[in-house]
Amino acid sequence: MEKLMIAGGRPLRGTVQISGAKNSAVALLPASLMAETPVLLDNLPHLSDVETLNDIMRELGAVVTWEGSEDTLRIDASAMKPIPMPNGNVKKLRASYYLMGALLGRFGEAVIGLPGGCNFEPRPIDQHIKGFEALGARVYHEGGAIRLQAKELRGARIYLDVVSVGATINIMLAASRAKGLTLIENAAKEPEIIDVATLLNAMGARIKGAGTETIRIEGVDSLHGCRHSIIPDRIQAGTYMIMAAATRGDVVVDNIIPKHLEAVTAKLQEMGAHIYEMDESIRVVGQPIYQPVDVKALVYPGFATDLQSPMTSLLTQTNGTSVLTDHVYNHRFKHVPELVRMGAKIKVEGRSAVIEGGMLSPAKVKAADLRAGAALVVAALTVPNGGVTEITGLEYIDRGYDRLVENLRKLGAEVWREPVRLD
Ligand SMILES: CC(=O)N[C@H]1[C@@H](OP(=O)(O)OP(=O)(O)OC[C@H]2O[C@@H](n3ccc(=O)[nH]c3=O)[C@H](O)[C@@H]2O)O[C@H](CO)[C@@H](O)[C@@H]1O
Ligand SMILES: C=C(OP(=O)(O)O)C(=O)O
Repeated sequence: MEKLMIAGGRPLRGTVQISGAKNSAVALLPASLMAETPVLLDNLPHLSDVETLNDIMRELGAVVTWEGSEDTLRIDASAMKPIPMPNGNVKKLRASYYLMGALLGRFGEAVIGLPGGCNFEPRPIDQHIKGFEALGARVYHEGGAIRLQAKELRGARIYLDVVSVGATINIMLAASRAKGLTLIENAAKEPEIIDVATLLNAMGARIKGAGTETIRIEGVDSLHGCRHSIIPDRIQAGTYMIMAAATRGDVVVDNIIPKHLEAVTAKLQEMGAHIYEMDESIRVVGQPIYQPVDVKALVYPGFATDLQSPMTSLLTQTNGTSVLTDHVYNHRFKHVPELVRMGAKIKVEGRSAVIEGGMLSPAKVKAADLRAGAALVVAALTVPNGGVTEITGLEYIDRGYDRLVENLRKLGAEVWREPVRLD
């Protein structure tokens, strides 16, 4: 086990290249299992969630190999079987729930353990189940697993009670192989949903409207292989933008789609940071003084809940009081007690954090989930005069930040990993 050591106080300067998106990758990998011939995925991020999914796909009988370029994966699921997976690796990540939609669509059956991953609050999957049932599947809860069975999936009109990224994608996967037309209404509009629809369409599916609140899926009899490049990770990109502002640095965040980051750009500008948008990059120039702002985390195109924790750390750097409210996950505040250990003045009131500006000091802190970990990294980078913060719980951070230490070092940060001594 390792911990992350960060000596703070250095403004980040330079260019950072953003990898493919985790939240796309973890859906595209299960989606590729629906193809009867090989799929090539380019721009895959190097993350523990991706490795875990690769192991699961191999356990299911798919042949998964990295190709010439180290970011391209070949998935040959031609000989795959819907082997029951009630336990094991599926419990390690949230997105293992996409195996339900993928296997149900291709084989008409699946047994998948309830997902693991970051549990910052209860994360139900009732809308996924409602969608599978509407398509004609029988759903059984067996201990900690879900068994799905369908003689034949039939298209249906499904109105989601809550706007859910996971349910939208899972229903899209299963419905791609249902007989007839499926309509998903009140669908999530995140860019990752468009990415999954793009892959499925390249595999022969007929999906229209991804990225809007109504998605139309005409089922097809089979899906085939193709080559697809994963969209850039807007959450990683947003985190580096926040780091650049927090350290009063000057960073070009490159290989991104700036439109995906409009909500972050607008908030950083409102605080006083200078932002320059190019075709595939955004330059953030930090300023000595920041205005407090109010932030509401919402579904896309609103400010992403996955960026609210790192944003909390940035808001400790203003000269006043900010209020950050999470409307997607109302209790996603596990980073707050750790930031308070670093001297932050933050109070959680209902689904809001009230953050008073002030200097942070080094401490030994623990990441309780992925973005809570990102919040601690942002905070540690702001600690003045080389004060060293120790962050444990790296297994969470490794779920979502490709080459974090390498990237931060290139930007001039003093950061390294050290073994945790168990004494
Ligand atoms: C792998 C992945 O892509 N993870 C992302 C995905 O998670 P995930 O897809 O799990 O999140 P959802 O969009 O489904 O959740 C949104 C809200 O709907 C609720 N809900 C969801 C499903 C359901 O069946 N019932 C229900 O009540 C959730 O509790 C939450 O309050 O979107 C979240 C919201 O942008 C992000 O934080 C996660 O990083
Ligand atoms: C919560 C997240 O991921 P997951 O849904 O995979 O746990 C995240 O990426 O911030």
